[in-house]
Amino acid sequence: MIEINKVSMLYPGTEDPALEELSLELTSGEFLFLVGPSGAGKSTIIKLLFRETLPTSGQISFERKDIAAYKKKDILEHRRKIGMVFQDYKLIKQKTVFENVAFALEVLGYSPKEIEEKVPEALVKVGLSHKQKAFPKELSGGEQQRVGIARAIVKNPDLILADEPTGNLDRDNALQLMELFEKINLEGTTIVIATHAWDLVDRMQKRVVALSGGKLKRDEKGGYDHE
Ligand SMILES: Nc1ncnc2c1ncn2[C@@H]1O[C@H](COP(=O)(O)OP(=O)(O)OP(=O)(O)O)[C@@H](O)[C@H]1O
Repeated sequence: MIEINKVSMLYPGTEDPALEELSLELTSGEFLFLVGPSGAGKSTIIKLLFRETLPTSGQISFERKDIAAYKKKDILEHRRKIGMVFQDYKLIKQKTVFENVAFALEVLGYSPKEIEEKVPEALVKVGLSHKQKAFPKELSGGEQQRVGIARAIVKNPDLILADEPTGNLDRDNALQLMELFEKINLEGTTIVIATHAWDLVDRMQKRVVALSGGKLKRDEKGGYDHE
């Protein structure tokens, strides 16, 4: 599904590369954790995969297409296939739970009829049907992040990219959220999660890609590796 080939990233005005000749392959249906200390390059990989930014050198292919060669419409098409989940949820305060999830479809041009069908389905999957009329401030952190997940899955994406999704949650909520990601993954969606939550990584026993200073340090199924 994704091939990262010798990708380096040097942000303008910085001396050390955020990523250095990084190569990684990701097969459709995988569940992958990106781990490593602060500044290791995890968020940079997420941004590159969303095609929010382009690498300084190297190539990234998505479904065998070089994403640097995309035209504007290809970029939109690419992002349509990806659901993003953020540490701070990024919900719209003035919109209800239903409206927040619906908004993800409105911007993609879905019809009101499709929206009426798909939003309740997504809310059932995250267990929040009963909160559809609530506003974000009336929800707990865990519930808000589940709205974030409903918003990501409502467009039936091929891939979910999550940057520190449990960063603002307590342990129980964080674990529930990981189990929700696991359920979504079992239904076929590929998942990439950048995280510092070593205890959850240990518990989930998925593929772990460990970075350090922009370089690949380890890539194997298992726990966080506390060396
Ligand atoms: N927009 C930017 N401009 C300049 N430097 C940046 C920018 N974004 C990231 N960097 C630098 O690139 C390196 C990698 O950052 P990145 O955010 O990818 O790391 P990370 O592993 O996600 O860290 P964290 O766990 O703290 O979120 C860091 O040295 C960071 O300072």
